[in-house]
Amino acid sequence: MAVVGDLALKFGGMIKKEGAFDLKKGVFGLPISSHGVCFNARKFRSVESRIEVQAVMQVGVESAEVSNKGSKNLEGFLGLDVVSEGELREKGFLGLRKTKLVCTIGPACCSLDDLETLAMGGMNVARLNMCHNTRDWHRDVIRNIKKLNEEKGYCVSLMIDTEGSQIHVVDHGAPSSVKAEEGSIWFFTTEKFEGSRPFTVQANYEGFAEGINVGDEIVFDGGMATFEVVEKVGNDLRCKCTDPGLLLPRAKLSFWRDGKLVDKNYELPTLSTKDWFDIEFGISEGVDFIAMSFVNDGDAVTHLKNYISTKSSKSIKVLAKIESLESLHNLEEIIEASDGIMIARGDLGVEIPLEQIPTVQEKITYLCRQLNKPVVVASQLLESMVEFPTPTRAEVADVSEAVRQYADALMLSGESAIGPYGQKALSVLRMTSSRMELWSREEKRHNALFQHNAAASLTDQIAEQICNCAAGMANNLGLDAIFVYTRHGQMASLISRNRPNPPIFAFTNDSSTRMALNLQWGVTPLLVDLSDDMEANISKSIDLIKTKGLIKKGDTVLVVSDIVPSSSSTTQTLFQSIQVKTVV
Ligand SMILES: Nc1ncnc2c1ncn2[C@@H]1O[C@H](COP(=O)(O)OP(=O)(O)O)[C@@H](O)[C@H]1O
Ligand SMILES: C=C(OP(=O)(O)O)C(=O)O
Ligand SMILES: [K+]
Ligand SMILES: [Mg+2]
Repeated sequence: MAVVGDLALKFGGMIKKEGAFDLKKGVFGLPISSHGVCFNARKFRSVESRIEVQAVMQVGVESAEVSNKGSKNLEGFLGLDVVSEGELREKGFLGLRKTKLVCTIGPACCSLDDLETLAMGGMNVARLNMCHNTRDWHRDVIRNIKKLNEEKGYCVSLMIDTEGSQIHVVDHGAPSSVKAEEGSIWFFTTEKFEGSRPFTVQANYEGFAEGINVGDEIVFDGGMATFEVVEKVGNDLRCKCTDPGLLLPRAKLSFWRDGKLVDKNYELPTLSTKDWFDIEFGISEGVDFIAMSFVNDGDAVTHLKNYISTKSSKSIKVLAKIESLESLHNLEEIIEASDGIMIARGDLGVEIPLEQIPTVQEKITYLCRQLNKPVVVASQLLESMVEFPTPTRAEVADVSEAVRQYADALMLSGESAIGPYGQKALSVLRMTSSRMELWSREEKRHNALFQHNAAASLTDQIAEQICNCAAGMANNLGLDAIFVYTRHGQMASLISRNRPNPPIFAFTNDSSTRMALNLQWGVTPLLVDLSDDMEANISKSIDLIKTKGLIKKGDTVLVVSDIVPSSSSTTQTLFQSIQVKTVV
């Protein structure tokens, strides 16, 4: 390799640049041959703890010496899941779906066979909503999914979703719903009773009527039915139905005054006692994600993350669910504090007018990408499929819009948990997202990211700039795939953030990193052994993929790594590189 560019950046309070290469602008200004590009950044800590960064740009015509040698020993050890492998064989690199799919598991899809069919159908993450069913039931599902992963080579991550505290109607079991007629008078109470009483609604929260005045409105499930408070009777309320509709079991109650939400859910703790038990359960079962319902601020997320880090040896990611009015006021701090976001449109639609959901969704999706946190769009994507075998045109348009916005993942709720057409719903998500991804690529609809620096430290900023460059290079050079070597997933995630055209194969030796990356746009995570010898890692993994017949002569791969080799006590070396390899 011939060295053609040199750069030295010195950081001692002020940034000084030397040489022909500007780190911020990236590597595009340089004459890059189509064969080999290598970018190294080294960091030294001097005695006065000044940090000096030296970056060397190398451009050459080296090709990867890829051969089948040693392949016999390596056969079978490619840590690629069976579904991605099949998809890759069938559709090639560019055919790999980028948008990840989450399925809520419920009675309609909980047998080992059902779970395997969902896994085959592209489920990346299985979600268990702890509002429903018993812990034993959830444990069986978790163990079955782990069994499929271990014994059959799937890679399905596990997410539990807390119940959270929310004011809702107590579920008496049957009947499943009651109709409220216009003008009828109903009694809202927290008195506990068995079975159901005519014209009586039992609320779950003792303080539900505190601060509520005569004339205020109570809305069921964001608009299913509306009542006006006509009288306060001790802790209870007498109300008149002003907008008739169905009262469903566990219907959510929201309170309105002069067209504005009276945010009573805010009085309740984000995590209830039951939620803490469910979290203990999730930790002991080794789930990969905990989705936290009704998050109102960043502190609640930080608190849970700190708790998990004292309790769990493996890393468990915390997703904050944006589903309250309050969370929208504290959006940025919540995203910063969390490992990812779920746009929980179900409950969000109870707290804000429905017509605001699309713009709020677009805003959250974009902000998550800027701050480099994965985002899941959830609820009612294919709601009609809970009953019918085909989606409405409007639902397909909604799914496509979330994909066009570059959400990391889409989620099924009742469609998979209780609907008879869960498999079909999953295939609608799969096909609709693949179609929209292809269109966005072909039409070059790049929704460019306003380059907000997600990183704080210099080391992280270097990683971020390298990943931005890598994604740009992969697109501009029309490469087939991006290989990234990462222990904690940071580099893979930063590349994904740029939403590049080629698929990102993330090689990691940490199984929780692999399971977490399952939620990230365009990333196919692989579990491999990684050594400090980066060149050996690279040639070993290319060998492996070639052995499997998944990569062929002439394919070009962009290779990015951030593996930090063990360092001596006085000098720390950070080796980060971008290389383009052509398979020979
Ligand atoms: N583990 C489960 N056991 C039984 N039913 C479930 C389970 N998970 C989900 N469901 C059913 O699927 C529906 C949709 O799921 P979801 O949207 O997650 O819950 P919710 O409607 O409570 O917000 C639920 O209302 C419930 O009827
Ligand atoms: C995903 C959501 O949360 P849950 O299904 O737990 O109510 C939602 O409200 O959209
Ligand atoms: K929940
Ligand atoms: Mg919710």
